[in-house]
Amino acid sequence: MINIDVAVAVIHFGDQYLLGFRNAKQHQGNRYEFVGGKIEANETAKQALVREVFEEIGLDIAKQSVINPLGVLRHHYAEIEVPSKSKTVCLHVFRVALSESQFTEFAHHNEGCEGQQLQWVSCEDLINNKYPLPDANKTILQWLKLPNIIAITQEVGAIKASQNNTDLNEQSKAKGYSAHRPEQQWLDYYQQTLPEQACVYIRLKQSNLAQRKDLVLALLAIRPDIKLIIDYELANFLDSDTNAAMADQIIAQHLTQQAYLDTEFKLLSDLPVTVSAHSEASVLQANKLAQYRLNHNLSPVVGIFISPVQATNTHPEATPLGWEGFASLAQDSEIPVIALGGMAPANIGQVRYYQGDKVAGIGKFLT
Ligand SMILES: Nc1nc2c([nH]c(=O)n2[C@H]2C[C@H](O)[C@@H](COP(=O)(O)OP(=O)(O)OP(=O)(O)O)O2)c(=O)[nH]1
Repeated sequence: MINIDVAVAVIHFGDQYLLGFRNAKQHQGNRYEFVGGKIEANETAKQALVREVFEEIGLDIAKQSVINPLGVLRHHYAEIEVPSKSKTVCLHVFRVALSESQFTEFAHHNEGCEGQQLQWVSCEDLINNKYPLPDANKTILQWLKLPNIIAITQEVGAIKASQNNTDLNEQSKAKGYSAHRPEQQWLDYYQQTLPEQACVYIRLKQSNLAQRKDLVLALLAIRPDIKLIIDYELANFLDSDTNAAMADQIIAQHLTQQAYLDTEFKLLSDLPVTVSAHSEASVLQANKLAQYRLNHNLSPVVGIFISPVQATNTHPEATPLGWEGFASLAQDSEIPVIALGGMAPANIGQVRYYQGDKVAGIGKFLT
């Protein structure tokens, strides 16, 4: 059995992503690929990444580009006819954001240094599988599908009437909530303040499942543009018809640190998974959960919220990790890292500098 470690560069400039094409003779040939290749002995994954990108497309990403880890995944390619050729690849995947001048210089290249075809494609086409990639890459596309900026809701009781602009929405009223009920205030508040196309983690620990279900369905009815992450208990509680009808809008189910201590923990819904972590032990446990789910062909773990990066009013009791502490946990993660705690959307650059990939928060993520 062959085991190889591969460095993979998800090179992009904004919404444009770079793909190469594997020639027919290569393993997983006649498919598109992210630029990359085998990690040599005595080389770190990042060193291999920089070398491979330079060898394959002549671009020096050590200068100007922002490189941050996306994740690590192991995938077994079985060769039924010649079992000795079966191999397990361990892909060390990095996001490589080009600078504007690199992109301007490189955008017209359509051939790599080895004569291979190169193509820039939109994020939307990429994540909607328009370009056939090696089988292992389906997990990378799921990672990329999770938006980079995530708003998190407050509990129903935390939204005060004064926070609302009391211009009540007719559709919410039609749902049967009285204007003075906290549920209505919560709906009005988020209807008005969530940015367009927002991705929102609905965190409602103090409401029961029936209440959470009503709120989620009512919010989706008045804000069909948004995407939601819901807690796994609610995902289990929604029947499969509701889940299917909402499949475009409910994009992931969330597990708290406590819930995934057992990696074989059964989830009824096949939505992709996000998890939270506050310590090295839980990051390592989340890695195990992610690999277990890959090995068993279950929906992947697509994001890990690591918190609190900085002090926050909503969790005054928690000790902040600080940027260095955050970076050290993020480096251990094999799942794209979402920074949480004292964050604003504008922190995304800093998050990536400190080895995270996405950013989440409560107050500063609203309009
Ligand atoms: N470069 C790259 N390789 C990928 C991707 N996804 C994926 O499963 N792989 C696999 C295919 C290969 O088995 C391995 C990459 O090795 P490579 O590009 O150095 O190797 P190669 O095809 O020349 O390999 P070989 O025939 O010499 O064994 O990783 C991807 O997006 N990019």
